[in-house]
Amino acid sequence: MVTTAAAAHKTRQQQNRVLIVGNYCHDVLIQNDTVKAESLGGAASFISNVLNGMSISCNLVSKVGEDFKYPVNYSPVVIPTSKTTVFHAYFDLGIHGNGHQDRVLRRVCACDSIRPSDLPDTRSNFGMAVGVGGEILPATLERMIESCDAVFVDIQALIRIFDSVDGTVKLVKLEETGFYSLLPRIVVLKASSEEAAFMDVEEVRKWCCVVVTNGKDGCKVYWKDGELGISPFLANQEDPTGAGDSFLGGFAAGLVQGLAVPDAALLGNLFGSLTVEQIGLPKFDSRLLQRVKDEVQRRKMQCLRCERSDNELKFLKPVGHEQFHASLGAAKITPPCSIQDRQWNPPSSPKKTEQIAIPHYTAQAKSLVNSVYEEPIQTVEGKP
Ligand SMILES: Nc1ncnc2c1ncn2[C@@H]1O[C@H](COP(=O)(O)OP(=O)(O)O)[C@@H](O)[C@H]1O
Ligand SMILES: O=P([O-])([O-])O[C@@H]1[C@@H](O)[C@H](O)[C@@H](O)[C@H](O)[C@@H]1O
Repeated sequence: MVTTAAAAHKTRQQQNRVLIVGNYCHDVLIQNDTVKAESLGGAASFISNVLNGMSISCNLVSKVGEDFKYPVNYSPVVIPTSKTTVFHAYFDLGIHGNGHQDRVLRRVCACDSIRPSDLPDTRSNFGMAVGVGGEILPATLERMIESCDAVFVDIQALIRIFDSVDGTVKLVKLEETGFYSLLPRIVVLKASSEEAAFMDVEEVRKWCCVVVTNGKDGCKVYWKDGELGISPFLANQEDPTGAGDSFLGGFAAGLVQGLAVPDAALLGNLFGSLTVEQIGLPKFDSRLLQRVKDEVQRRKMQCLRCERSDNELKFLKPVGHEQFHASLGAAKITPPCSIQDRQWNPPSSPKKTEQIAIPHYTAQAKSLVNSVYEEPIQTVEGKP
């Protein structure tokens, strides 16, 4: 028999969750007509990899076919009548060149869409709409908005279309999609600089926080009446695949743990930079992860001490932001442990995740970015 206390604990556990929605896929990386690597792909896999690394519990909804060939922490729904989504990524202009602008993506197989009825009945604190192959429908995003306190969206889930002959990924204008009217109800929209050209940032920033990532140059956060650039971390790029996904995973991990937006974006930049240093889905060194978790804890304590309830001061970097950047950078460059010591979370035995206190965002979702700020930042012309 389940006791009331146990039931309450279970409910808390169910509620303190990040819900990731998007299909896993098979990635094939091709250069000069040669297959260079094959890997588990899909934004959902990169994001859950980061959240697991940061010991944040999540729930994942993904669909694959019976041909799905990778072991994963979160079992997908297997659709007997469908094949797993497959992407071919062509890097013929040079993998070390100009980041994603050198990459031509082709969706050569598409698994089923994720429908509202595929989502769990339980509420989640954070929802992440992170499709890659057009699997998220407007109705699915709407259902996520209804059942999550705050929803983060990767624009690639909304604006991709696929050539009917060879599956080449093309982008359409955000305002031409069925998702546009939902934007005022989401909290964060993340786009790469290439994707940002397909939306009117000046318009969308009035409704939600817009984060535009820019490869080795870091990212920029836009809000209604302010914007701020967030410094990158140095990286030796091997493969840009998944950088944007890992960025979003790190950003979400920061917000989930109560960091202010500029600090959370630093965590996003850190995980983006770690991801480009490896081919395919990255394996994070366990000691590096511990150092990053320690820095995040320290930062949380520091910000608690200097917290102000002054909601007028939005979009200002918290005191000590630059120091936090330096500390994370140091955590990254501290010599890694030996290869034998490297810990890859074995997908078949999920790492135990700790329960963390996630702020309740239902009422305050839109004040997510009104945290502790001090340094003034550039504001938009003509705005306060
Ligand atoms: N070469 C790089 N060096 C350091 N950081 C990088 C590099 N490439 C990407 N990143 C980090 O990853 C984030 C996402 O990368 P980006 O290429 O903009 O996204 P996407 O993969 O969606 O195109 C960047 O904002 C940055 O923080
Ligand atoms: O590199 P990135 O843009 O962050 O994200 C990638 C997607 O664009 C791609 O469709 C998918 O096959 C990769 O596994 C990865 O999810």
